[in-house]
Amino acid sequence: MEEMKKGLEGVVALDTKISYIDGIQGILKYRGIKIEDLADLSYDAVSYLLINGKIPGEAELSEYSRMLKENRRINGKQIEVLKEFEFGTEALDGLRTAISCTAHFDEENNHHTPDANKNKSIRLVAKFPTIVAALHRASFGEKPIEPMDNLSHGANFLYMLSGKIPTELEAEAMEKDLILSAEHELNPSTFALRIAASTLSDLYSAVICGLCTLKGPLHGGARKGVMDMLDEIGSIENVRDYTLGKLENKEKIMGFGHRVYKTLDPRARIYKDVARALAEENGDTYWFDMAEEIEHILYHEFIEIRGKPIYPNVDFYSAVVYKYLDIPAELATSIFAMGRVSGWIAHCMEQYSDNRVIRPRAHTV
Ligand SMILES: CC(=O)SCCNC(=O)CCNC(=O)[C@H](O)C(C)(C)COP(=O)(O)OP(=O)(O)OC[C@H]1O[C@@H](n2cnc3c(N)ncnc32)[C@H](O)[C@@H]1OP(=O)(O)O
Ligand SMILES: O=C([O-])CC(=O)C(=O)O
Repeated sequence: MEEMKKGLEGVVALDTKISYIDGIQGILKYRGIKIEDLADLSYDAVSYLLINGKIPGEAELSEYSRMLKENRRINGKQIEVLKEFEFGTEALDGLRTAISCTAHFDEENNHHTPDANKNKSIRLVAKFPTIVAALHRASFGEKPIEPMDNLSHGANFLYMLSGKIPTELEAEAMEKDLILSAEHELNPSTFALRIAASTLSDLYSAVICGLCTLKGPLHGGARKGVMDMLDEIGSIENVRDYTLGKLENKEKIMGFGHRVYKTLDPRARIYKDVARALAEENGDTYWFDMAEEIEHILYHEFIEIRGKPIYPNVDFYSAVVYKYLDIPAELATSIFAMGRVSGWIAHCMEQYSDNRVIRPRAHTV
């Protein structure tokens, strides 16, 4: 049997057309297009690109957006169920159950035809933000806010969360967040989802596998970890002691390091610009300055201790963006999932289209 690679590091498990990462040079492409060239598009366009394999033409985009808007609403029965959920520090627990519940209300849940999968994928992308916002409001006894059809995917989410129409910059920030979170090759949640899909399980079940795997603090849960860390540090003067203490105790600092990137994650650079712009618009650079100080100290201390630097990953400056958008930490993983669902669906379809059950071996000891 072949040598065991702990954590499957460096193991190539499948072919994909969906995304490409060069971890040495810090390059990320969705469907052959650099992330820097996608960040200014709409989430609808990027979702279409990921799932359908090409940038939509004007008519295709307008039809796709129309279908997403038409499917944003959730039914009254489902709202009643959501009200029963209680979650404390992690909204994803509620989201996981709510998506499972959405499957029960979807007549095509166990239909596996390409048309049924297409319909389900539109419903999933469209309803994720409505469910996340409704769950959040239900957690403090508030009714859900009806989606507003003239707002983009991201802006409508912010509106459904708070009832306020976001500023242009806030709307742009949310849209970029969903785009930057949408896809990342064979990350842990996507791999888990592809394993589920490889057994020919249905789209909802595969997405729930992705959600469950995204939750962990070493993956998507790190975004909440960063938000909690910023609160815990409390002031820029405490950054040095906090980070050095963590390194001395050999504890992980959330939002840093990556299995594939050995340089700055290209998404982190874009998020940093978005966080800076929001800080300036808010006239309050407190969170941004603290984050930059953490980045600076860790970079230099890591070189000192280990002879190589460590860089922020996608979860670091996204957490700062959420701070400026007034998003509570317990929603961070669910919002990550709102973006990632398009990538997950694309991978599910790719797996179905050329399937072989994923079943590696273990080395028995
Ligand atoms: C969306 C995403 O999933 S992005 C990643 C989000 N996760 C985080 O931000 C959590 C913090 N980071 C980590 O735990 C890791 O860097 C991971 C999980 C992202 C990558 O893990 P791996 O490739 O397995 O690297 P591994 O954890 O073995 O790290 C290698 C070494 O660097 C250290 N290291 C890695 N990341 C960090 C960190 N964030 N803080 C402190 N030390 C770190 C490890 O302790 C380890 O040290 P060792 O060789 O003495 O054991
Ligand atoms: O690729 C990974 O391992 C984690 C990651 O950055 C992501 O899922 O966006």
